Amino acid sequence: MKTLKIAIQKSGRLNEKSVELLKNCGLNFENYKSSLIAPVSNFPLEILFLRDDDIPEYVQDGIADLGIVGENVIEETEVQVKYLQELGFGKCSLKLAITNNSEITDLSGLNGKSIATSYPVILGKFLQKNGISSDIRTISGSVEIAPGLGLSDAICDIVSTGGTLKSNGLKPFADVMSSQAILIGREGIEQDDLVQELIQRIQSVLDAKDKKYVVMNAPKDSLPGILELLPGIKSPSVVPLAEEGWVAVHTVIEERDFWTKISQLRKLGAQGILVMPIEKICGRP
Ligand SMILES: Nc1ncnc2c1ncn2[C@@H]1O[C@H](COP(=O)(O)OP(=O)(O)OP(=O)(O)O)[C@@H](O)[C@H]1O
Ligand SMILES: O=P(O)(O)OC[C@H]1O[C@H](OP(=O)(O)OP(=O)(O)O)[C@H](O)[C@@H]1O
Ligand SMILES: [Mg+2]
Repeated sequence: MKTLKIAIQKSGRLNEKSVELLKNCGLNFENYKSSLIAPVSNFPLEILFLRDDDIPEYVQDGIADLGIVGENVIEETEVQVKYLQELGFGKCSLKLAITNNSEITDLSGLNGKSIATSYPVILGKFLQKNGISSDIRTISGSVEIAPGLGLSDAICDIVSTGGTLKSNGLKPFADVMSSQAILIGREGIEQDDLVQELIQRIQSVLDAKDKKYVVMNAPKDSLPGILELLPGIKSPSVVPLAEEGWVAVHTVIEERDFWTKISQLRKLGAQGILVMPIEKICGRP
């Protein structure tokens, strides 16, 4: 039987969440990074631990069948790979930023100025699209210190909380792209049965994220109001209780709706409301 290979980041921002996702898919493997390759004992899969910059090309060239990497890195490497699934972590933006005291007020102010970045391809395309001609200075890291050192007038780098910009006396100025971790595959690999199974497992973990299983007892009379509040995945299950005139309602709600819905349910007479985490939701309609 053939064995698939998936490349994930060896260490850094995406490593922990990538490992967690694969483990939540029921895959058993040792996270022993020193060997850089870990066999999965209960699925025909090997995990390769790589620098994130190398992952898109490894996948394009078929050295790995699949990879988990930031959209920013995929776009920068300009590879031909298939986007199989957005993974919802590693969310960040690529932004242009200028010093707090900069005289630049709009994009055209970047004409003739220098911009330091680790993303020359993405930035180059963005500037061209906007008809701006700047001097792109490519550096491999610590981009935020470039203006302070007199290396550039502006920067283009990854921003999440904005803390790094702030502590280097910079302010965001324009959005270049937003990014998150993506499951990519080499062209055509999505037809493979094992890949389809893995994608389904990943989707069932992602679908369960941010959702709760809720069970409550309620007077039968308040059911119409309760059902209106709780659409559920298809519709809630309603089970009669031994006590006449009462039912148990089972359903799934979004974590973000939790507190508002619970207080409304209580007003409708719901009691003994149990809220439980969900590990996986399988069988997308
Ligand atoms: N502050 C952040 N918040 C959220 N996601 C981020 C943040 N910084 C980076 N990312 C995402 O995580 C990816 C990996 O970031 P990291 O800083 O670990 O990269 P790296 O230093 O290039 O790692 P490597 O050693 O693998 O080359 C980035 O390409 C981006 O998609
Ligand atoms: O907006 P913030 O929340 O401050 O995040 C942005 C910073 O995060 C990333 O660096 P990271 O901390 O991963 O270090 P690295 O550049 O050395 O990889 C990125 O390169 C920014 O510098
Ligand atoms: Mg890197």
